Amino acid sequence: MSADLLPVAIPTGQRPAPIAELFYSFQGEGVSLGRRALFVRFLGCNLTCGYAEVPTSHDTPAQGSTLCDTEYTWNSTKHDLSAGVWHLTPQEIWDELLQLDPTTADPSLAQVDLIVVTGGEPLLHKDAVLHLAHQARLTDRCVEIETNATIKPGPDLVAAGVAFNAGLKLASSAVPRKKRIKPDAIMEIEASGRARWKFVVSTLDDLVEIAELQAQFGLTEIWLSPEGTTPERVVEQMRMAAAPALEHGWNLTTREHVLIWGGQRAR
Ligand SMILES: Nc1nc2[nH]cc(C(=O)O)c2c(=O)[nH]1
Ligand code: SF4
Ligand SMILES: [Mg+2]
Repeated sequence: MSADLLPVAIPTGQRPAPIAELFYSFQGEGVSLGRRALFVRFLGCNLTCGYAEVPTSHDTPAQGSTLCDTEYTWNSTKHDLSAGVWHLTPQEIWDELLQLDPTTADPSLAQVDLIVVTGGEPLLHKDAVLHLAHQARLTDRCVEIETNATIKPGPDLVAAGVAFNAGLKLASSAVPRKKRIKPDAIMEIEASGRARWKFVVSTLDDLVEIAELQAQFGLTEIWLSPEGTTPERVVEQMRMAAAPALEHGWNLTTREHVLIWGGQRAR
């Protein structure tokens, strides 16, 4: 075999990862609400919010009141996961993100200084996330990882200075507790000192469970996030959650992108 036919070894950190969406918007939830951000949405999730198990057909009924709002990243019974997906190396993801930052075309504009990494579950693609975290740091940008907090991020990612918008799932997701509550991952994320625990609330029972999890794991910073993919539903859930949030010492975010654009994708 001549040298130019030898298979090229791809360095572990540069394996392509499946990307569902790259977009430029406002961070719609949590501590950075309203800040302009560049978003990366990875394909794939290790949970099945709304269902107790992986659905077996497109009409498998949901069993939980908190349904995943991005089923197109993992539910192959309802969506063609290969449609519109890109397989990009971590460096290619970074290059595409920079193209979305308007300062690239017009340096007189302020740089977008926040990268939001989401999914699916982005920590299933740790090498890619770590590369983005390093590139972000080199360019003075912050990174927020929207994770379900079931996978340990590992020391490299913690040392890279990222923040975790850690969305622990509750019984209302229908996912069995032993799949959605992973004590080792929760403790590692809390110990990073950059965890914001974000709970999607759809019922008053959710609030009881949040208080129990807070006490069990010593969660320091809690955010309630209203369940809903319409502005009306988001406002209704915020009204339900507001008084209990103030009473328990919890923060309450809205979902700004839903208020502006409803349930549209890549917003
Ligand atoms: N604008 C906007 N903000 C977001 N914050 C977290 C998001 C997510 O889907 O994880 C999200 C999203 O999908 N859009
Ligand atoms: S963890 Fe997030 S992406 Fe995964 S199923 Fe639940 S809501 Fe959907
Ligand atoms: Mg979302």
